[in-house]
This record gives sequence, structure tokens and C-alpha cells, in this order.
Amino acid sequence: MSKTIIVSNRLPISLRHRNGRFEFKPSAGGLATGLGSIYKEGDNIWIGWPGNTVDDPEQRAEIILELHDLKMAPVFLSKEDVEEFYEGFSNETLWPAFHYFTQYMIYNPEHWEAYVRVNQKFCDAILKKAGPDDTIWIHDYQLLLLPQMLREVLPNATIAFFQHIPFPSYEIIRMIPWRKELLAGMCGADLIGFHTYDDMRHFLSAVGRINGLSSESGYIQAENRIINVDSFPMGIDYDKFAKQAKSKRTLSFVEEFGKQVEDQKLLLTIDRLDYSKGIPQRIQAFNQLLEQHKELHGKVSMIMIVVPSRDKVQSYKELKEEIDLLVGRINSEYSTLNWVPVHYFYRSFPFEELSAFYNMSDIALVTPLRDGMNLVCKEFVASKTDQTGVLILSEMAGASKELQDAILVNPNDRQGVVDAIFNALSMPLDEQIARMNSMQESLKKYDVFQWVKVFMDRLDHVKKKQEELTSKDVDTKVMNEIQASFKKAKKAILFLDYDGTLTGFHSDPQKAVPDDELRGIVKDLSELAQVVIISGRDKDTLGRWFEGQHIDMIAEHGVWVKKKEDKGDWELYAEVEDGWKDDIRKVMEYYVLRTPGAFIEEKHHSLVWHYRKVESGLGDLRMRELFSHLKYMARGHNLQVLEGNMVLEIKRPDINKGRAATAMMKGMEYDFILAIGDDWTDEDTFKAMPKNAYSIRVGYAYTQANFNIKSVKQVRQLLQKLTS
Ligand SMILES: O=P(O)(O)OC[C@H]1O[C@H](O[C@H]2O[C@H](CO)[C@@H](O)[C@H](O)[C@H]2O)[C@H](O)[C@@H](O)[C@@H]1O
Ligand SMILES: O=c1ccn([C@@H]2O[C@H](COP(=O)(O)OP(=O)(O)O)[C@@H](O)[C@H]2O)c(=O)[nH]1
Ligand SMILES: [Mg+2]
Repeated sequence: MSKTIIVSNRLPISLRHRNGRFEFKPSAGGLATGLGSIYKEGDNIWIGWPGNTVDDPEQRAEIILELHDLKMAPVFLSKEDVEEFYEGFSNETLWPAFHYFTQYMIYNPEHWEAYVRVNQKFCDAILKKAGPDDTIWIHDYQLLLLPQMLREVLPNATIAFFQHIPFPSYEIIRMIPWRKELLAGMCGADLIGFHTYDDMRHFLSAVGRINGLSSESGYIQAENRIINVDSFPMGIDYDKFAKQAKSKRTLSFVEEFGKQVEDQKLLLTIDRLDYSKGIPQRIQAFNQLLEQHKELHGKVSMIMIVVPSRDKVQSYKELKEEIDLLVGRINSEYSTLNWVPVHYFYRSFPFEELSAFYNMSDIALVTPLRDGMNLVCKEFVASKTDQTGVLILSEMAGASKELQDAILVNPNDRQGVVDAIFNALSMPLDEQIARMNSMQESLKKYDVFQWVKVFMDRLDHVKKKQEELTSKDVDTKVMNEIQASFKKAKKAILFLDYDGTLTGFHSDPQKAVPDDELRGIVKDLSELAQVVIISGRDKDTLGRWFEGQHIDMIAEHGVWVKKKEDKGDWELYAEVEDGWKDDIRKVMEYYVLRTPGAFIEEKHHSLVWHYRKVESGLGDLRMRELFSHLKYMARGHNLQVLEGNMVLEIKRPDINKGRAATAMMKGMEYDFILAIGDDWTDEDTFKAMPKNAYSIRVGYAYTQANFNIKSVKQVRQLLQKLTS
């Protein structure tokens, strides 16, 4: 039986020292609740750091035992690990980078080494527990290298990754010296999830530009696998918050706290201490509200809960001082004997009390400068069981994509925040209820259990899709079968595409000349079988490159043919009418002039616009534009516009490789037929092949071919095997 392993930097417990002993406090956090349905089942387990350093081997052994009963296994971090991996690389490089606080980023090679070392430590801990077919779900930015580390040892495992914090634009990620390694680490997963569509598109663009991995509709084409990238906005345990808000215990706290603030309007803010949460900016906005609206003095106050976090990191220490100062200033300026503007708590509260704060507050002011999701705002909404109350939410929080019925604000626009508070204070009851109702409906539906389910279902789907693709893989068994069938054959024919099949791509297409190895392969094959190079290339280039070889050639997708017995003469296979070219060439030239690096290749029956050397992104953009332009023109001329590997080609639709291959085989009887190609133009060849032919597509795209093969290197291996 395969099992599921959850991995995160922190375990869902906290380990505390008390009188020389350790004590566990289980975490009731959103993630722990959501994943409870998984890690508590069967042999499943959660692996992570217990959140404290433990050096004594006896104590470690004790902790391992106790955690075992809770279905957890610890990864112990040393003092250095905590300083360099957790505080260092995770929270002084990745955290600020991913939240767009580049001014706080530190580039320290020792921290990077520690990051690699600790990811390896997690990997080793997992390998002690994991079997080859297990599912491993890794969480968050502290463990970006882990998916690939595991993949190397467990090639068939199901590995998923979810990032809880934002994924920034390529412009930010490129600043990190180790960006390529980090992205490659993530790509060890089968499924990579983010909270929002924006995070996901940033990731896809970075992986494309930095690691050269292209993607389509959220599927990355890695060397021998597809990886799915998608958005899964995390929810909360809605019912738990709704129920708690009405519980006796919480209501008694509401009553007790209520006595102290009397009939004041309450603004609630809850965050971990973090510069990404925009706490000073929020205090300043509140200050400005009091400055501008004297009528509110004594009538409104802010309850501000700041939960201590990462207090060893310099930027967090400074932030704490700044907040203390700002709160001191506003309270000393405005307080009266019976009114304090800001009730400030630097600590965390138990769930029942937190629920009371949510329940009794009129407004939740959630204004992070950046936040992956933000659960506090969702918890506030779920706790408002009478549907009154207003949520003011930063548009920089992932949650804002779902909670469109909140008052959305830009946290950098101080006056905007002030106005939002003022409007919230006077919002009519029916509007409050309407907004709250719509937000509650959505949060109820997409709760944390639904989040887990949707994620796991998607993981299943990707694995199935991968299986479908690899089930057609040319493995050793298939290679042997093809070889045996070739050996037996009396009359064999091989259709071999050139670019992307026999040789790799070159930034200058004219430089993709056949090397000695390839010449040797083609020569050996041509002594045993009829070899046909079937290419979109022009006849002169092909003729020059394979001069002297005893092979047949089909050029320009079937316009020209040269049989080996024809010695130097190309025969026109299809009548070409090229009166259309002048108009189309003019348009293509216009796009060349606008796009540095682009160029036109002219063939007898087609025009090709190349953008391989254009700045990435710009090339795609211009190609799309040119595509729709050409499609419009093509209608009048009976032409076909086709997208290839970094090219756009326009040609007559009735000229294609399939038609040429069929013509080549006409009237002949073959007992072995093989066709290999790598792109859409080769699909025509595959479609034209008789049932008994072997057709192979290079790469793992969907295809009409009956097999897929990994790379040009493997194509050559297969061909060498045929002649050995
Ligand atoms: O482990 P710490 O250094 O003490 O930090 C606490 C956690 O903070 C981060 O939370 C994020 O996840 C939330 C749920 O997906 C999301 O709502 C929020 O926007 C994120 O900031 C962090 O991702 C965790 O790894 C930390 O453990
Ligand atoms: O005294 C407190 C204050 C907050 N929280 C919880 O801390 C989490 C904060 O998560 P969020 O996604 O808002 O921000 P993060 O800290 O993960 O960046 C929420 O679930 C809160 O209920 C808590 O357990 N005790
Ligand atoms: Mg090709």
C-alpha cells in the first residue's frame, strides 16, 4: 500500500521548554486542520521541524517516540541550521524577494549552502520513510529544492508542491544568484500549486526564461515528463469558525471584552509581526482618520494583535520598534481617561478569544503590502454569523481575488484607506449583509477540505496524463522489437525528419549542419534500407548537407523530391503557385522591422517568419499579432498559417509531408516502415503511415504517432541499434 507524506518546514505542533523538559502544543492552524484528513489516515505521516533546537540525543529519542504517536516525524535543525537556513536564506533572501521587499534581501553564499544542506536533511528524513510509489506533498518556500532531490532517488514517486507565499515577477526572481537551481528544484514535482493565477503565471514565465522550459495551458514540458502548474486558493475550516463564534465560551468573552470598550466601534487587525503586513502604514492611516475626523474621537478604537514572529531577524526587530513607537505616539496624542485609540497586544491568543475578537469587531482592517493568501480576513468573514460587519481588504493579498465584495484598498494609498474606514463606519446594514452573505457563500464552498480535495484530484489527473504519455515510450523493449523487425525485413523504408529529430535546434538554422556521427548513421542505414530525409527545409540546403549520400530527400514539406538514383536532380512534386508571396512578404517584413532578431526564410511554396533570436516574450507577442494578421490574409489566397518551433509558416494547405510520403511509397511493398519526427508538420507523416508502420514523435507532446521518444540523442541511439 502506498502512503502519503506531508512535508513542511514546521510541524503542526510547537515544542516548548518547560522545567528542563519538552512539551508539545498541537497547532490548530489552517494547514494543520485541512491536512488532518490526510496525515492522520493509515500509514500516512507529516515530516517537519518541531520548531526548537534539541541537541541531547536522549531528548531527541523521546521526542521521536512521542511524535510518532501523533503521526509525525521530526527533522532536527541545529543552531546553525536555524540561523543560516531558516532565519538566513528562507527569511532574509526568499521571503523578502517573494514579497517584493528587495531592499531587505541578503545574498549570502553561506546561507545558500545551508539551504541546500537542510533541504538535503529533509530529503534524507523522507527517504527513511518513503517507498518508491508514495505520494509526497511538500509545502512552501523553505523547501524549494526538495522536489528535485527526491525525484532523483524516487523517479516514480508522486511529488506535489504548494507555495503559500506569492511568486514574484521574473524581474525579482532573476536577482537571486541561485534562481536557476531553485526553479529546477521545484520542477522535480508533478504538480506545483499557488494561491493565485498571478503567482502561477509569474512562475511559468520564470521557468521559461531562466530554465528554458516552455509551457502550454499550465503544462510544463520537462525533459521526460509533463508538470502541471495551477492555482488553488486555500480556504479555511469555515464551519469551525462559524460554530465557535456562537459558542458559549466565545460569547462570554464577547461580553467581558465588550464591557471594557462599551459602545465604541471596533476596528480589528491581526497579523504575525511582518513587514509584508503593512502594520506601520495601517497605524498611520488610523492616525490620519483621527486627524481628519475629530467627530470620531472617543467613538472608534482599533484592536491590534501582533503575533511575535522571526524576532531574531534584523528587519523584524526594527519593525517591532517602529510599531511600538507609532502606537505610543498615537495613544499619547489622542487618549482620554475613558478612550484609548489603539489597544495593542504583542502576543498570540487562544482560539476562543480570537473568535470573540472576530465576533465583536465592526470592521476588520486587513491591509498587507503583499500576502500570499491571508487567512485572517477569511476567518473574520466566517465568524460574522449575523452577517453584519465590514471587511476592508488590501488588493495585494491573494484573498482579494476571491473576496471581491470586501472594500478593496491599495495599502499604499493612505487617503484611500482612511476613506474606506470612514465609509465602512457608515455603511448601511443591508449593504453590509449583502456583501457578507456573498463572501460567506464563496468561503463555505471553497473551504480548506475542498482545497485539499481539489489539489489531490488534480495530482491524480497529472499522474494519469503522464502515464498515458510514457506508456508510449520507446523503452529498451520497444527498441529491441523495432530492431528485430528491421533485421527480418526484406524491404524497409525510413522517413526521418531533420530538425529536432536527427539534430538539435540552433539559434541560426543554417548552422544546424549534420555532424560526423549523423553522417555515419545515415550512411550505414542507407546500405540496409531506403532512407528518406523528409524535411521542411529548402532543397538547396538539404542537397548540400547530404551530398554524396545514397538517400532520398523530400524538401519543403513535399514540394521537391530527389531520389537517390536521380543524381543531383530535384523533381517538382507539387505544382506551386506563388503569386501570393509578394503581399505576404510585405507584412512579414513589417514585423521584422518592428522586432529585432526576427528574420524571414523564403522557400518555394512557403514563407517562414523566425523568432528564435528575439527577446523572449516579445517574440511570442509579435508572433501572435502576425498570426492573426496572416490568418486574415490567408483566407483570400487558400493558404494555411502554421505555428512551429519558434517559427510561423504560411503555405498551401495541400502540400504536406504526409502527401509526399504517400506518393513516395506508392506501388511499393514494404515490410518495415519507420517514421520519426518532432513537430506538427510530422503529424501529417504519421497520419499517412499504414497500420503496420512504427511512427515515433520526439518529445512527450500528444501525437498521432504510436510512440514517443525522449530526445535527439535517443533517436540516434535507436538508429545506431538498427545498423549494429
Ligand atoms: O514558520 P514561521 O516563520 O513562523 O512563519 C509562519 C508561516 O507564515 C507563512 O504563511 C503563509 O501561508 C498562509 C496559508 O497559506 C497564507 O495565508 C499567508 O499569506 C502566507 O504568508 C508561511 O508561508 C509559512 O511557511 C510559515 O510557517
Ligand atoms: O493570536 C493569534 C493570531 C492569529 N492566529 C492565526 O494565525 C493565522 C495567520 O495566517 P495568515 O494567513 O493570515 O498569515 P501568515 O501569518 O500565515 O502570513 C490565522 O489562521 C490566525 O487565526 C492565531 O492562531 N493566534
Ligand atoms: Mg523537425
